[in-house]
Amino acid sequence: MLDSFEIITTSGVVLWSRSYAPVGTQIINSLINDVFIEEKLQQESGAGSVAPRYKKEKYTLKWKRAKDLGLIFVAVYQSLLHLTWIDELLDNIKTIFVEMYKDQLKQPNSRAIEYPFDKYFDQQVKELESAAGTAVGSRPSLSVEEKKDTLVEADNGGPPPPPIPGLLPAQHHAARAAGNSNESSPSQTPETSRPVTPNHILTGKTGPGGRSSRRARKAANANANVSSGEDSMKKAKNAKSGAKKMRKWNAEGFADEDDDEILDYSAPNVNGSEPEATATPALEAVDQDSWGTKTKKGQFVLKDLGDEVHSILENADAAKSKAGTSNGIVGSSLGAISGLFRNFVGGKVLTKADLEKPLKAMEEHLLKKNVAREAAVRLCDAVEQELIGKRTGSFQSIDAALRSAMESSLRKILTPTSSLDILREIEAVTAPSTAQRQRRPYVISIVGVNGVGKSTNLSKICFFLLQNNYRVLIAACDTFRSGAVEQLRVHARNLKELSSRENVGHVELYEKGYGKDAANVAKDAVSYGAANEFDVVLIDTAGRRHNDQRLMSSLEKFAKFAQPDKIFMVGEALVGTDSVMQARNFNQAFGAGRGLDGFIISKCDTVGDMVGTLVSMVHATGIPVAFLGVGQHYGDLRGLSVPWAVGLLMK
Ligand SMILES: Nc1nc2c(ncn2[C@@H]2O[C@H](COP(=O)(O)OP(=O)(O)OP(=O)(O)O)[C@@H](O)[C@H]2O)c(=O)[nH]1
Repeated sequence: MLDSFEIITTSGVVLWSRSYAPVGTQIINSLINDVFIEEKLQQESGAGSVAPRYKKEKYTLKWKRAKDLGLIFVAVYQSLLHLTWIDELLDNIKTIFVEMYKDQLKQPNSRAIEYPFDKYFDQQVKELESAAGTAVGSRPSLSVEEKKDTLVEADNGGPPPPPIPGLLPAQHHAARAAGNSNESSPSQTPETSRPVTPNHILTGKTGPGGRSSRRARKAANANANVSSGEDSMKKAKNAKSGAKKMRKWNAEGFADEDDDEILDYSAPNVNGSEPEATATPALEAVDQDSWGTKTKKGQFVLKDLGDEVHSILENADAAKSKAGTSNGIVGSSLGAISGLFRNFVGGKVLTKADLEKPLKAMEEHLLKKNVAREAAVRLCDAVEQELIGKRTGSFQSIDAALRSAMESSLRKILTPTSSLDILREIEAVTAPSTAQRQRRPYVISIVGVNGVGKSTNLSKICFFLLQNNYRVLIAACDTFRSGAVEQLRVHARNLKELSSRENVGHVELYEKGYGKDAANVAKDAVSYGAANEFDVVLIDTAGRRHNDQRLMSSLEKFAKFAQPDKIFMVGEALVGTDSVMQARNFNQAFGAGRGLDGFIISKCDTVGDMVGTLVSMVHATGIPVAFLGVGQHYGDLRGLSVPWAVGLLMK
């Protein structure tokens, strides 16, 4: 889903905008500031027609410029999504807008003029979403010339415009006026209520046989042929029976033509009404192999972060050190420890004094890996206790003894003491033979402080469960933050599309808007899930500061009402010292006898080898890590590999 589109001047005046979801003003402001004013960020200039890109918070911004007019066309969407048609949208909108309004834009008061553009824009979005989603790879994309021609074809009584420019008649006049006349006395009001068209142009004819109308007709016919071709292809496909195939995407980002699904989820918008805020974009399929494997029993299990994520993190590392932002850590700080006692080799009985300096260096090393001080100190204390009085092995350096002791401590901490096999647990509750089957679905709730990635990782878990063919109900229980329900609605739509495309599982959203008591909504969602035979209910909750007594205390009621089988807390990999208090406070918030069941450590892809948060949270609570978030796509969820984590921490 596109979140917003703005046409702004290089001095920051918004000439026209379309918003589908609330986007803070700081997002566009940052783009203007960082890229255009201070030029402090290197623009990622795309090759050819690929638009440059800028990322801010959870958004990706792509833009095109009309330099001679001092305009910037900016599309804003969530980085989580792959919108394959944004570059084309930017190109088309730039062409159409400039063509329509170039004369007004050159006037001295151009900043104060209104630019009625909504319908043109909506038509383009609808067309491009539809083209990408319905696999019309062969739909002829009009050249810039053709687009211009169809704009001036308006008033000649010719055929209706082809779908790509898709302009309403009054707006064609406006376009023509903008392109052909210097007069400015308006006489006709387009539906958007702003008069922009000079009178005589409205009646001016180029004649039905004119060059522009011929071109427009040709384009219209071409499109008509495509749709009839599609129809017959669909009919042929419908006649065939057989299993639904996974949608494939070609190199240009269009869905493979050999596909019979229509993925146009945008509102028809025939009356020029606002498209639904939740219109689903064309989504890229996620290759199962990239994030999990199928077991012999047919279960889809997540990959853990072994070699694959190593490479993600190494890339992040490489990028960081290239940008000189690796927090000053160059190479491994363990080298310093080695240096301190390289001379002691074999058979040495270790004393407190021997270990003092090396352990200090080890503590520093752990801090640099983002382990909270409290955890680092305790770990070193425990290792000290273990090593004092021990004799190093023959030919074993103190370095090796310390490393080995610390590695085994870390391994012990990170290895869960009980199984966290969610799929097995869900299976146990949902198997048809289970008596509990009648009772309720398996309930997972996600908690955490604001902005850590609760909704995103809930959606990833949902996607994972869908791969296992479960019926999943997402419950929108953040009834507090404006925009939270809409955000989840978009995820639910996307997931629905991906799952129906792959013919796996089923997902629905349970929402009751804002202002309601979250515990009640959660309870009702679980009842709804039970009544409608959902296997799993995933409950999203409002983000809350872990030291906000009032908000934290409501979690007790929440747990009592929703009775979750699992409560997972999302913690950011980059959070640092605060992780300990976050973990403790959330763990204690659900009342006597009820704590957290696991952590989801999000944004692991952003920290390189500084994965110490894993250790801090687990160390503070004894609660295991259930999942790792490693990116902003639905397939970016992994299980924890303890050797991988220990390896990075001891690097
Ligand atoms: N790089 C990266 N970004 C992530 C990951 N998980 C979440 N994010 C991003 O983190 C930002 C916040 O994610 P949300 O899911 O909205 O966070 P939230 O906790 O639900 O936010 P609130 O509801 O406001 O408390 C978004 O930009 C996500 O795309 C991850 O594993 N890696």
